[in-house]
Amino acid sequence: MAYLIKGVSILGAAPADLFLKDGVISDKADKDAEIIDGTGLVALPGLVDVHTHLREPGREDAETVETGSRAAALGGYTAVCAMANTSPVADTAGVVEQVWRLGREAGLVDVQPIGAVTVGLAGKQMAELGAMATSAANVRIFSDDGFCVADPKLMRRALEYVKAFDGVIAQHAEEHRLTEGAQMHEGEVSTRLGLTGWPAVAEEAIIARDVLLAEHVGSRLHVCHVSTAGSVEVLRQAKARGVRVTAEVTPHHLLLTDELAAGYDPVYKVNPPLRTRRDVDALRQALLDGVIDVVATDHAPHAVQDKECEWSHARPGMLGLETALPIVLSIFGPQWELIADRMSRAPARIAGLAGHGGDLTAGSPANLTLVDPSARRVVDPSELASRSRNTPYAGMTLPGRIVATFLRGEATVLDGKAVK
Ligand SMILES: NC(=O)N[C@@H](CC(=O)O)C(=O)O
Repeated sequence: MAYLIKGVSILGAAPADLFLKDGVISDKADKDAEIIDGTGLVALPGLVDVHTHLREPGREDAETVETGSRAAALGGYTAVCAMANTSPVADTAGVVEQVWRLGREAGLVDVQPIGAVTVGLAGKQMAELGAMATSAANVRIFSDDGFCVADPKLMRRALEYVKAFDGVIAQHAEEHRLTEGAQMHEGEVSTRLGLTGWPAVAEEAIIARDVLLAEHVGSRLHVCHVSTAGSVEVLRQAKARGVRVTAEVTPHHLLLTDELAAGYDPVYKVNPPLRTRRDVDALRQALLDGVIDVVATDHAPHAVQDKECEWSHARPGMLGLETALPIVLSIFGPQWELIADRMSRAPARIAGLAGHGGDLTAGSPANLTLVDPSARRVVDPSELASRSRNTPYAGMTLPGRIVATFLRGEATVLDGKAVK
């Protein structure tokens, strides 16, 4: 299939025609090309998410590789990295290959499995990292996300191990001894509500330890869902020293605060918890500065019974894929170079996904998305492609409609609708 996208603005530049043919951006039009009116639209390299929960295998009632892939494509993504906290856990070559194969079958985005660091995410014994790396799934990111790799010796060994194939350990930074029974951010609001708090230092202490370990070993560390101003300072110092550390922030930590817990609506329960306005401001600045490298969704679908219940019993996590770009646009405005870097190029680099995060010049793979920045949309949970409904943005009016997404030149989304 060939496309001619007429009069589209590439990353905010003056309108031009964009040709897609045989899976790549072409420098000339194909006479049989399907024409898309690009007036008023902005073309971005396809977004890449380094942190997505697809729930398959095990919790297909909350999401499947296919429904999550569709949500991703509708959100402008062409690649997502699927977290390992499935059931069974993605801690063997067999499970990561299964997820990878399901992603290929769905064919809506590239699904790149993340492998667990430890067997069963139990934090005791290192998983078969090498077998996962050399499997068909070609795993490069390893994470126990949902749990912290708490044992420093195990963390050190894992960092050493992945160095051989330029892998990266993505850490869920949470000192569990400091978060036992925690329900929300520890601060003024938790005191008022009488809920057990998750202190900022529980995140910051692990990041501080891990950047020192990564420095010692000379290996790559990636920090998942950074949520505090103090974490930003630890990362800033580590980066200034040349430590090989990258970090992500979620759209919800860039927008929402712990005040939202006051209504006890579990849709706002998430791990790490929503923090304070001061933290939100520091995270925004860190993303602008590049101290935080990427926006990652931490798309965490949960079934109704796991979310629509008492706060203390609800699972932590929020949907993210279909709203990430609109949220980022609502905060930062049309800073297309920033958005392309933090949501496509940098995540593609971290995940080692060649072919994604490109520059939309002739010859490069046609992985891209078209956005209408002037359109606004009210978030309606019933319209989401995700199998779950736990979006914290229901009823909010957000800018930026994703009009089309192309994976290797094939449309996965057209006119704002999934093609399959
Ligand atoms: N981020 C979340 O709130 N939830 C994650 C795992 C986790 O990090 O707790 C999930 O898998 O649901």
